[in-house]
Amino acid sequence: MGVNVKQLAAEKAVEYVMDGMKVGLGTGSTAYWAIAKLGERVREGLQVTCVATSRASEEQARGLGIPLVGFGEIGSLDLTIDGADELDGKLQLIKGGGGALLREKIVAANSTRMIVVADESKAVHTLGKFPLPVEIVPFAWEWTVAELAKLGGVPQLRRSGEELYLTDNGNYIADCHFEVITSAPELALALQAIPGVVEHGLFIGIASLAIIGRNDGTIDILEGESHR
Ligand SMILES: O=C[C@H](O)[C@H](O)[C@H](O)COP(=O)(O)O
Repeated sequence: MGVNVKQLAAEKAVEYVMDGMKVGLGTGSTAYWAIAKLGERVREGLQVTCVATSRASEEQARGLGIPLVGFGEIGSLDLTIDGADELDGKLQLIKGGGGALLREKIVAANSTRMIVVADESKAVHTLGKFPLPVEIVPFAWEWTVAELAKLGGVPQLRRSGEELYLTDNGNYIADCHFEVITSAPELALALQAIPGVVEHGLFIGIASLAIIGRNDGTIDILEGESHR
């Protein structure tokens, strides 16, 4: 049986969780394994208080008996562990493939440390092959999508079967196909300037460490240039 590289990376990240910490729980198939491992440690007596970044992660954590609070009850966190759709050598990330980017960014930006966990397929030289998720309000979405198109990526409104996909916050996602993002900070500024954009999936200067699981069963740990 092959190694589960997502699990490998996620479980390594959980070693950074110490007793008494306030922890942000990410979303997705890699973060899933971090929550599962944290559940094990909680069963063994680890004391933590956690905030979930999606309904799915909240349900998983609740089922494992992990103590959860609303973000407003604590306001800041010691550590967030989350996955990514792409990460580069500066630990700039694309996130939001699972639609949870807004809550993920709020939680990660308010954490002293964010550890990103991923399998080696997510590590890229230049961001952009993975379509950049942008959360937009449903009001006047046609206009917002047209503005997004002016930035050079090809936006496509995300669907869920016949319906438009709705985030946990009741918004739409436009997946913007750039192929190559030459400057993530410049693109981030341009996206933020469009009325109707709630948040975008570029995480810049937020991740402080990346734990990457390799197919041969080894792990790479990269330090980032987090501003915190
Ligand atoms: O919205 C979803 C999140 O940003 C995920 O962390 C990201 O899509 C990576 O997910 P996965 O670990 O399933 O590839």
